[in-house]
Amino acid sequence: MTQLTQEFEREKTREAALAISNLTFGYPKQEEIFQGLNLQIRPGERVGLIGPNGSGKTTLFLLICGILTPGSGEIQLFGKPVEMGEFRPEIGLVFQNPDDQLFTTSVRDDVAFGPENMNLDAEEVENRVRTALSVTGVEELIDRVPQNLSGGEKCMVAIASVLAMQPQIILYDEPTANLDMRARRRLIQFLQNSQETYLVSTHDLEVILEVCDRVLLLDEGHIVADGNPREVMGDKQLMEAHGLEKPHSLMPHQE
Ligand SMILES: Nc1ncnc2c1ncn2[C@@H]1O[C@H](COP(=O)(O)OP(=O)(O)OP(=O)(O)O)[C@@H](O)[C@H]1O
Repeated sequence: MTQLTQEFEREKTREAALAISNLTFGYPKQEEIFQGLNLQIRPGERVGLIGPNGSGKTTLFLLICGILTPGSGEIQLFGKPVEMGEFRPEIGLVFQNPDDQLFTTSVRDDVAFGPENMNLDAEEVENRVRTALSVTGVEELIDRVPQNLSGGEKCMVAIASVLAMQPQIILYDEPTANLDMRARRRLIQFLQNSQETYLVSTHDLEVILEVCDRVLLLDEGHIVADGNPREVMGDKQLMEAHGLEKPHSLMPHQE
């Protein structure tokens, strides 16, 4: 690499919302999942993450958030390295199962938890709780017990609890799993109007077509395709080679 190319690469990493270089990771006593993964996401990008079961999507999210530590390599958020266990309010993770995110006895307390940990004053915390619940369309649930909510309601409250920290980048892990058609449609509309940079990991490929401008296909820890969702997911051979199906809406009779 020439000096100029190196400087160009460094500049790109500094400007990226997320920059992953040479990432390796394996769970203890298991084969490595990632063996030198590289990825950059620019501010404002809406990226889908697809791949067969066990391809490493959730693991990648946990690494990006500093919940797991890489074997080697580096992950940077907005030019600053991620350190394991460090609280980084600029990133939010919406867990696949909302029950992992909601653990207090009121929706208000769950949504307030993040902002309170950012040492904001009470008025600002209340403002953030109200705004996050309003953006996700579930303001009326503020005094409810999270455990008694429906799956769709829990999902939106879990998203609100992340939005209350006003992250600049959000990772959504299987956000439409367990949602009925109406709740799924509401989530799609929410994502379409959302202002943050985001990554959505999902097996619901139609969602990617509706809410993402870029898609990554992950298999056995490698990004095997990276590009426009219609082009990548419209490639039947590529999709089938990695245990996936071309989405119905991209079938010839649907176009
Ligand atoms: N805590 C853990 N300890 C050991 N192995 C794990 C752990 N979590 C995940 N794995 C393994 O790591 C691999 C990647 O799992 P991961 O959950 O990241 O995949 P995924 O792409 O999110 O899968 P899915 O689409 O099924 O949700 C799998 O082989 C899985 O069995």
